[in-house]
Amino acid sequence: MHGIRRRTADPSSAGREGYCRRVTTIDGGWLSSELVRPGSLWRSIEVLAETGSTNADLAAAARSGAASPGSVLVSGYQSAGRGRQGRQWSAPPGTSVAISLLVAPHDIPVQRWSWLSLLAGLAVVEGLRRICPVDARLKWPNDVLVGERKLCGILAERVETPHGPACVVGIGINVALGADQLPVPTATSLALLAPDAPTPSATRVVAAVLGAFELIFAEWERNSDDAAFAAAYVARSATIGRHVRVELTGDRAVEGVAEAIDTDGRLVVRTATGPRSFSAGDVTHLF
Ligand SMILES: O=C(O)CCCC[C@@H]1SC[C@@H]2NC(=O)N[C@@H]21
Repeated sequence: MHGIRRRTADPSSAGREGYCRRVTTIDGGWLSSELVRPGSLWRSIEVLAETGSTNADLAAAARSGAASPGSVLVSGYQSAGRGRQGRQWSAPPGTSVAISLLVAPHDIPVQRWSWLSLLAGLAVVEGLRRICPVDARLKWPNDVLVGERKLCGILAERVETPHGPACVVGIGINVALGADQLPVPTATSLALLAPDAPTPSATRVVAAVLGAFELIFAEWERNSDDAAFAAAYVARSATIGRHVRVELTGDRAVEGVAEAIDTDGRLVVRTATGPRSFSAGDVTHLF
């Protein structure tokens, strides 16, 4: 993967609907013209060669009012990438892509917002399927796996902005990591998964994921039938039907068979004592 470059905007485009504050290019690709257009979800895309954490940066900008919904921040390297449950998310420079999106669903009750991170997982699966030959699936809640190896992690964080609540959805995708660069042995990358195919550029990966997210998010805003999203999720799930262990806070864990995703996006597990629903937790696929 080549480096990420940043250029300043064409001043003649300033002030327009869908104006991209920075004309962004990764690997020579032009994200702005593809994705930031009048009427689209995306209002600005900024690309940083490196940063601490794109989620932290975008959340800070949202809190101060400097970033509005539809803002996207992309980086090729994070020195303090955040993972779920306080973990770190790291990859060597230029081998992965970090994408953070700021969204504030219109007129959607906040209890439905738990779907946002699951929708992001769906968008990654759909987007990647369009550009590379990998069978990506979702490990509940929103890890993207190929086989049992993790290709992408997602961290959604709620943020209070001067205009109300919003959500930063962070997506980290392992693009070009070699076997000796994996942060953990259970990770993988697009390059490792399809060694005989050209590894998609960061530009293609970002464009594919943002394009898929925009479609899925628009459908979800329009359609409050979360059973349909649960069905779409199950169709791409690596978890449903598996024997799982769900780690809860306080060293507690529950085992059983993952049976369903309910309309709140919770995982329903059949345990020895009956069905239980989980809205959070770390899942291990046992067999
Ligand atoms: O699997 C996980 O633990 C979630 C990882 C989320 C990583 C992404 S990379 C873009 C965004 N910025 C961050 O600091 N974290 C998320």
